Amino acid sequence: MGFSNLRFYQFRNIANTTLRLDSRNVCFVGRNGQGKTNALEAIYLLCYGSSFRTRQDALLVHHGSSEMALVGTAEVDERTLELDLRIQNNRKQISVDGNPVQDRKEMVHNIPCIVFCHDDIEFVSGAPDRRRWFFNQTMSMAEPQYIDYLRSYNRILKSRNQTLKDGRLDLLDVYDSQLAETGLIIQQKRRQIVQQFNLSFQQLFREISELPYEMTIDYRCSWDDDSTGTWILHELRRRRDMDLRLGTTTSGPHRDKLVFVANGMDFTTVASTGQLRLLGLILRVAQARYLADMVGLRPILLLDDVLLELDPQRRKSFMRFLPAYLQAFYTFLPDEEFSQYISGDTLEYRVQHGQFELFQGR
Ligand SMILES: Nc1ncnc2c1ncn2[C@@H]1O[C@H](COP(=O)(O)OP(=O)(O)OP(=O)(O)O)[C@@H](O)[C@H]1O
Repeated sequence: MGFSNLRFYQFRNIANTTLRLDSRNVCFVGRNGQGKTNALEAIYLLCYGSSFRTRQDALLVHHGSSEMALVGTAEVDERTLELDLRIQNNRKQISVDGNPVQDRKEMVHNIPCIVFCHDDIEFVSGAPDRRRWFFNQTMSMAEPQYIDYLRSYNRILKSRNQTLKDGRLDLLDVYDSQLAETGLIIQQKRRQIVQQFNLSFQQLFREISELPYEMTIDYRCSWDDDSTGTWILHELRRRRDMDLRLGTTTSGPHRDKLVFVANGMDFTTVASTGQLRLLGLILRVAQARYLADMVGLRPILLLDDVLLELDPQRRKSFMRFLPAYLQAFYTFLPDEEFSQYISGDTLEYRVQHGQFELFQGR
């Protein structure tokens, strides 16, 4: 069933209220800037404890207020979860079933949740770090231990960079071996996930886009493809002078590249904006399917204004290839033709100035 209700208190522009959400499909319909995406963000926050739009918690609190709260009940896999997230005096506190969450990592497997939005195009045509981010996210959702590897890699990298800036040559050997050890694990995990991901991604791309391309995601790791710890140490030492000169570490997983290769070409150099956007959405479909397979739970889908930017044929295939989901939340503009997404038990809310009204006109 997913979420059955959600209480909003001083959250963004949404009026203090409790919404019933007890349907497999829920639509939020309203003009621009009324609070539809804010509602999707609230669901995501309760699933993962963080927003998909911002890392600044202060932005979540209603302007002029010093506190906010979101409280929801969700049924997942025959369990009922009471989720509570609040911010008071700039401190965020999260609890699940009354138990405080110490680390958001604990929430990763409670309710898998995938968001589809305009910004997904960034994973395709944005800077390389956006693609790394996407695969880090996918990997972390499937295997929370990966979060520990990433955190520890980033910590070591930061210390090594500081050491380079300070010119502390005596410490570099220690950081090099730590970086090599953790970086190698990340590289292996990335190679694995890209390989597995490609299996369904290639087929999804073919079926949804109907473009005459053989598409693959090519993982180009910064260190040698089948590097060993010894090779990496040698490489770090070889680059040491340059790293010292630049005051930064110039090789390692933080420099990895992921390239969409279509018929041997980098797809981003030949694709139209519409095709790039579609590829971004296909990536999310592949992510949702991958996650459903790995975690064994049906995900919650948040579809923010994405369907109507696809042509009718693409829209149909897109919907057909979504994984079996627990619950889906859609946003639509009022004048869009969205009735085909509404079935007998769909909850349809009209959203205006942060007020949500259940529409019972159909
Ligand atoms: N902390 C906040 N306090 C009060 N209002 C806020 C806060 N953060 C955002 N808003 C308001 O929320 C509105 C944006 O809502 P939202 O992003 O949900 O739009 P939307 O309905 O999804 O529209 P669109 O279709 O344009 O994306 C804006 O009017 C913005 O000023």
